[in-house]
Amino acid sequence: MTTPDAHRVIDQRIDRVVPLTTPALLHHHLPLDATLAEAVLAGRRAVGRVLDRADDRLLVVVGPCSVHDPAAALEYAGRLREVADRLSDDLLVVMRVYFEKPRSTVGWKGLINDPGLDGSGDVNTGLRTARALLLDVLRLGLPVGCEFLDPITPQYIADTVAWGAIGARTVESQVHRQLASGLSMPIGMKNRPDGSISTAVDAIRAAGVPHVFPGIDFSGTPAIMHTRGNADGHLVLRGGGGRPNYDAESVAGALDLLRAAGLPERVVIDASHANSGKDHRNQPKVAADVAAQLAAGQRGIVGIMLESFLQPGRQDLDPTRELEYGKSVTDACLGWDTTAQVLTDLAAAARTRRATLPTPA
Ligand SMILES: O=C[C@H](O)[C@H](O)COP(=O)(O)O
Ligand SMILES: C=C(OP(=O)(O)O)C(=O)O
Repeated sequence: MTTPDAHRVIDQRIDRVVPLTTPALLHHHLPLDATLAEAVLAGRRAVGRVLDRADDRLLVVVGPCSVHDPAAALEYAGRLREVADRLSDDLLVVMRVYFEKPRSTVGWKGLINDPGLDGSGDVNTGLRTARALLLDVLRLGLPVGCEFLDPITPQYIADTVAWGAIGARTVESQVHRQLASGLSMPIGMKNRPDGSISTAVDAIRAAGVPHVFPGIDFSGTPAIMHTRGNADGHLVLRGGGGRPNYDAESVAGALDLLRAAGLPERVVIDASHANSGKDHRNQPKVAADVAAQLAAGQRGIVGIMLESFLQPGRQDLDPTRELEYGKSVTDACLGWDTTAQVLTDLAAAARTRRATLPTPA
């Protein structure tokens, strides 16, 4: 029992507390069935094999900067599935299905936090909507990738995810490194917004070992989590500090840092964010440079990330205007036609790289 005096000091800046559903209850209503569980496991294994270069395809994490309209995201998934199938000899396509947005200052924090897009913060609906879409995307036959931002959310959705990211703004956070050490899928660590790569390398090392920290268990009960460490951590180069870092020299420098840290020499290039100057029209240029590096035999590049949606560009969330269908409300995205062309070009580059590799004995 708290004392009346305690009530004068606790939660002085909490306006309202609303009960949150539990992971177990959400899974009960939206279960991952045996077929989908197999698909997630197969997706994680496939990503792991590309990261370990046991599979010489290129990992491509592609999809909207954020999901704000599940119907549009599902239409996108349907189109992506067709291209992913067509290019599956050369590309391992994972759809970006991002529900948690880290903000530089303030802004919409994503569909889990605010599914009404109006600041009403109905997290229970957000979690339900997010999980339902994740299952729908899996049913279409695509592996899913997302960023883990809030340390509570993985228990609600992580069973559907084949590839995860710790973002540029949280890669230095002990909380996120601990979280990554216990996540069941490979985790990409973004370089910091100021361009620091060594911070992400430190994150890979930190997440690679066991940790003990407070969390919640599947029933939603506070629990002490003892993790095993995540051996599938890898670096994601997203540019920063006003400079891109996707070029051959930057990639070589990043691989040197990884080698010096005793980590596998592998990077994923994020074609968006500071590598594109947040201008979606630059993403094909980044992808073309990456394709040229692949074609020249660069094996250290194991993947690429593209921000892409049905329509090119972005729009502001404006309560006085109807939103344009299939257009990002966070960072500007490639439109669908350009995306399909970029993927086709990347597949050709992955094929050319294969031809430069020694034939297995
Ligand atoms: O990927 C999305 C954004 O780059 C990220 O959430 C930061 O956005 P902001 O700088 O507009 O807050
Ligand atoms: C926020 C993102 O990226 P970064 O952390 O690199 O800014 C993102 O990929 O949505």
